[in-house]
Amino acid sequence: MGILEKIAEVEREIARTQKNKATEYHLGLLKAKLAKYRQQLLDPPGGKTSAKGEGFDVMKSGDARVALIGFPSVGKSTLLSTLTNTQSECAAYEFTTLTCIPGVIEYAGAKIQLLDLPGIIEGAAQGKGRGRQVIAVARTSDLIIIMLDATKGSIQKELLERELEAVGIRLNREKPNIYFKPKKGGGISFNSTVPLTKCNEKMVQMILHEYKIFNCEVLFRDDCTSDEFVDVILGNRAYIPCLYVYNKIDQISIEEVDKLARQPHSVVVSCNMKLNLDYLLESTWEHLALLRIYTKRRGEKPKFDDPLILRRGATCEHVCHLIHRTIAQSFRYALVWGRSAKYSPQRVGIHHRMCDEDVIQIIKK
Ligand SMILES: Nc1nc2c(ncn2[C@@H]2O[C@H](COP(=O)(O)OP(=O)(O)OP(=O)(O)O)[C@@H](O)[C@H]2O)c(=O)[nH]1
Ligand SMILES: [K+]
Ligand SMILES: [Mg+2]
Repeated sequence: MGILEKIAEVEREIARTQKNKATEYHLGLLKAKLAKYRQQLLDPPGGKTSAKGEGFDVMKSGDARVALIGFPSVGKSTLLSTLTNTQSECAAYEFTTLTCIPGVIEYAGAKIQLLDLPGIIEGAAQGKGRGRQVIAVARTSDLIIIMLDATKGSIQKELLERELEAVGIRLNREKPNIYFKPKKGGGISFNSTVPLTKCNEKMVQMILHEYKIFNCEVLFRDDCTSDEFVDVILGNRAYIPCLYVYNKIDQISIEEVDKLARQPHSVVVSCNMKLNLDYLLESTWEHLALLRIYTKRRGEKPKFDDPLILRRGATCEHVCHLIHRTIAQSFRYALVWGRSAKYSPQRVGIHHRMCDEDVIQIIKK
């Protein structure tokens, strides 16, 4: 029997047991058992845990995935239970949530998968608690919501950023614009298209030496730092947008709320009092940067109530693939109305980049 099943069984037995003088001892024992299992789940014996972990292998579904990351008891489960039809257990004690609980937000015609996760603590990157599993889920997400307790200042934010940074997650940052190509021979060729103020050729040579790379091509297309160059060499970095959500603003002064709300990528809410949740949804949508594309058939109105949902940067080709696997092969041209079009409509090729709320009619061969 897995540890989650054991926990569920004990919880069921506690629920079944009537509370009175005679059962006091029995209940106490059950609760102790529960605490032990929870502890085992958080800190497995031997300190080794697989990256995935029991209860974390939730299927991706919908148009985008958002992960809720935060310290214990900041209100992650309260948020999931408020915004979606899924109920995730909420309670005043820490580590109430032990696995990954998915819910669905429907917004602007898109289905967004929201994942409630166990609280993480300092040292999560080294495998403390269920940190490693939580971080593995965060890596697979299109947006990370870092949920913070508004009453606790900025300390939680800094610690969490450090934990995510330590495992190669880069929040709200673009992939560094550096071309890097390892080669079989020919030494190191270094070039840049802009003046470099934060890094130089010598530094690059030293870094490459450290990584035992002796043959490669490097081209800085931006004024990047040496850290960014290392990120490019390692290659396994995840560049993920992030929204900081300060919860429990019902507990702080209006001046403090105002200060938090003015920080970049930040939203202030109260899940319990349902304050500002509409704006949270709006900001989530903006940070996901999804595109709504309305298809239309010749002589008919666009399907405004049933958009295709695509990622920023999507082209006509992506639209084709979303409609049907084979359409791209028979694509002749498309007519596009909207912000990506110069005229209404513009006749475009398959590599045309789409904008949010464009209308498209595909003409086949
Ligand atoms: N004052 C206040 N309390 C809140 C708010 N939202 C949630 N809480 C309380 O915070 C406590 C923790 O809520 P949870 O949703 O269980 O927190 P969590 O982040 O999921 O916690 P773990 O699963 O243990 O990591 C509960 O007692 C909630 O009632 C809020 O907006 N204001
Ligand atoms: K809790
Ligand atoms: Mg929870």
